[in-house]
Amino acid sequence: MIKAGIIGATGYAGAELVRILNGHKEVEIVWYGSRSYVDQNYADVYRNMFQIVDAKCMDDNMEALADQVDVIFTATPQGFCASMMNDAILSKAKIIDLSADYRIKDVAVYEKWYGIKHESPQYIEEAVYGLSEVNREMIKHARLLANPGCYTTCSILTAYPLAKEGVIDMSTLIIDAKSGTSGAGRGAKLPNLYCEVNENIKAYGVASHRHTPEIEEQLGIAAGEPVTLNFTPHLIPMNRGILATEYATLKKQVTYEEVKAIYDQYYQKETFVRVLEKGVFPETKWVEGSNYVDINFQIDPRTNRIIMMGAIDNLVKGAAGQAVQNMNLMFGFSENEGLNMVPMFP
Ligand SMILES: NC(=O)C1=CN([C@@H]2O[C@H](COP(=O)(O)OP(=O)(O)OC[C@H]3O[C@@H](n4cnc5c(N)ncnc54)[C@H](OP(=O)(O)O)[C@@H]3O)[C@@H](O)[C@H]2O)C=CC1
Ligand SMILES: CC(=O)N[C@@H](CCC(=O)OP(=O)(O)O)C(=O)O
Repeated sequence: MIKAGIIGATGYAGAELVRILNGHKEVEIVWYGSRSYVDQNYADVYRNMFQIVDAKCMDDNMEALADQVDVIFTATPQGFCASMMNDAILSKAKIIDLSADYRIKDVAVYEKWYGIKHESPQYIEEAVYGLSEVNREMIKHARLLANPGCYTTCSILTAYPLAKEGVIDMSTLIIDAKSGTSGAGRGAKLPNLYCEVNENIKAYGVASHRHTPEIEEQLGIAAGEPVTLNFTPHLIPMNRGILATEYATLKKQVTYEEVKAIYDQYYQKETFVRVLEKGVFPETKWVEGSNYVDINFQIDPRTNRIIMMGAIDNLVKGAAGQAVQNMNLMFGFSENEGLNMVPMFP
């Protein structure tokens, strides 16, 4: 049994960590970190945890927390984890950061896209990018884990096998993605009010969304060449879920069976990646509440393009679920421990 602390346990990603870790055989949560609810009952913040979590919210003192736990999850805004990190913390506990602080290797790129100064760039090199299916071996030995973003997890896993195998022309890749509003967190923001979101679909971050360089970096590593792409996110009126639709020109003529064989080569043995049957395309409802990524593709011979699609639950595989999957790898637990939630429907 290990001890875990969550800083940002009162946010949407943190609350999902609490929900998942409550069903984990090997973990006891000993610290429910918060900024606004210190000393209040956690179950008063999230009533779904009534009679399940009997603990008060603690503060966000990462130094003190590191003395008490084996693993710290930081489900906090960009910049928090980087501002707290030091050698002492890293020597005492493993860190799984759900923010973007250690995802991007070039600090200048991080500072440009996030508009903040990175306060501990000396740890970026050591951090392991926690896309579980891709970096499994490195994750096992990590002490500082950069958990990927929600759009990025969905976008990268959907295109990864074809980028890696050189099937698509990476300079033509366009990613069009839609997310439910929980992706924006629990904090009150005008664009996320009910009247602004309900019965409405809107693009945002057009040609400027901060997940763009993260996707470019990771697909660039896969393709073995620099990648520049268009990524356009949309906010849609639902709580959870991301659907990414990705378009790219094929480098050579390929059949459905050849492409399917490539996806199977990468994902057939993966517990959480489901490549769907021919002609069946991912829907967010079929993964909701679970750690699954559903993927499929369609070749369009008329345009010589391939259309790839992926769906995840942004709070699970896009955040807390993948963070727990990575924790399982880092501590040598069974990779799916605590993550056997069946998708909910409707
Ligand atoms: N929502 C999602 O789908 C995903 C989120 N992420 C990332 O996870 C992190 C958390 O996101 P999310 O849960 O959505 O955000 P929320 O706004 O819902 O929660 C933020 C959490 O951080 C705490 N907090 C706020 N400001 C500070 C601060 N200055 N210092 C310390 N703690 C602070 C809040 O405490 P309190 O409520 O007590 O004030 C709250 O617990 C972010 O980095 C986000 O980018 C990553 C992937 C997906
Ligand atoms: C709907 C919505 O607002 N989504 C968030 C993505 C949240 C996320 O993945 O956070 P990271 O910044 O840690 O990657 C956004 O577009 O900023």
